[in-house]
Amino acid sequence: MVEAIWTTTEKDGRITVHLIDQRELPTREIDVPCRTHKEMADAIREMVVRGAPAIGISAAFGIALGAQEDLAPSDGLSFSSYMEEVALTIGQTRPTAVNLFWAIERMRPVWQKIASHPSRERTRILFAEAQAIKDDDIQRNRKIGTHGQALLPSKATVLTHCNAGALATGGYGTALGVIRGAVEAGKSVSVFADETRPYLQGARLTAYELAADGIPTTLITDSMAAMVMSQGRIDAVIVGADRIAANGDTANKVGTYGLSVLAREHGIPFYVAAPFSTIDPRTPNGQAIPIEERSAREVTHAGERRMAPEGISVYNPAFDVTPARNISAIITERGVFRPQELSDYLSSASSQEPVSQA
Ligand SMILES: CSC[C@@H](O)[C@@H](O)C(=O)COP(=O)(O)O
Repeated sequence: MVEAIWTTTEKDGRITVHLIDQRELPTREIDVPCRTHKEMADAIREMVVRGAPAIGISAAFGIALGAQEDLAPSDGLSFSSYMEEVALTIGQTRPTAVNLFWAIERMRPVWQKIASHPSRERTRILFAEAQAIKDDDIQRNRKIGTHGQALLPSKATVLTHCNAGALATGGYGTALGVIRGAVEAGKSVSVFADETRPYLQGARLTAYELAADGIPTTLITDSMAAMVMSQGRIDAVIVGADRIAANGDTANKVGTYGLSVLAREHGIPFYVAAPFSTIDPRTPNGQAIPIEERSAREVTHAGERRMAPEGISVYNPAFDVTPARNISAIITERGVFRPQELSDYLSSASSQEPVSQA
């Protein structure tokens, strides 16, 4: 299975974090090496790496890179303030996926605790923590796959949007993890993948991943989803999430909200698959989720080719919010929750995950 993020150790003992350039897939598999936290911040902002859990993992590795840099001060006090600057740079890359802030929040007590350790030791510990976040994400996704597959019949056609697969996570995927879990459980699953305008994560990444796995996949443009639903060809819609608010409202790739309305109209279950690192109990509802707006060029151009007249005004929100009432269930590593059940669970003390705010 394709990997989005991995590390290598150089001869001098320094660690390089590698990203597969997701802007170039599926035609070219290009390795983007990151050696500084600024390189990692740029890679997140420019969407070399994307997908909420993968952004969080990259942020954690970016922090470890910051500690490894020659600029890192040797005394404990200055190290802590330097690391806050590193975290600020990384935290200003993409605003919607809460996993970014969750990962920074998880790394912070680690760098604070080891501030007075020798530099090599600090670097080693912070890279180990980032790697643990990645490994943990894969375990969470496998559990999401196990819980989620039970919701699907033995023969199912699933519609998915964007890419919530191995490329968007540490590995295995969330929405695609459910599909993979169903296939591993012996179910016969086929997929309709929305192309996902304007960035085409569905056409470029989901189609690439599922084809590599040999899972039968049909690519459609986003505007065809209503048609295939009306034809009775879809058993379930499964999507990932960038941030799930305390009331269950969910931000995900723009177009997800529309799919949820269509699914309700056609009586099709609409599932969100996400780890608890994507759930943000500090954001009360969808209206409070910061929505990233991206450049007009993503809409006006297809690659290098201009598709719209010069000077046209463009609105390009990268995400939209699906209200909790349109979500049949949220599939997590801790089990399957209806939105209200998740909301109740979040109010209980046992649910706590370290989540920070944008
Ligand atoms: C498991 S990934 C879930 C979401 O992050 C995914 O569906 C999505 O919206 C990704 O958006 P992107 O802009 O590609 O980072």
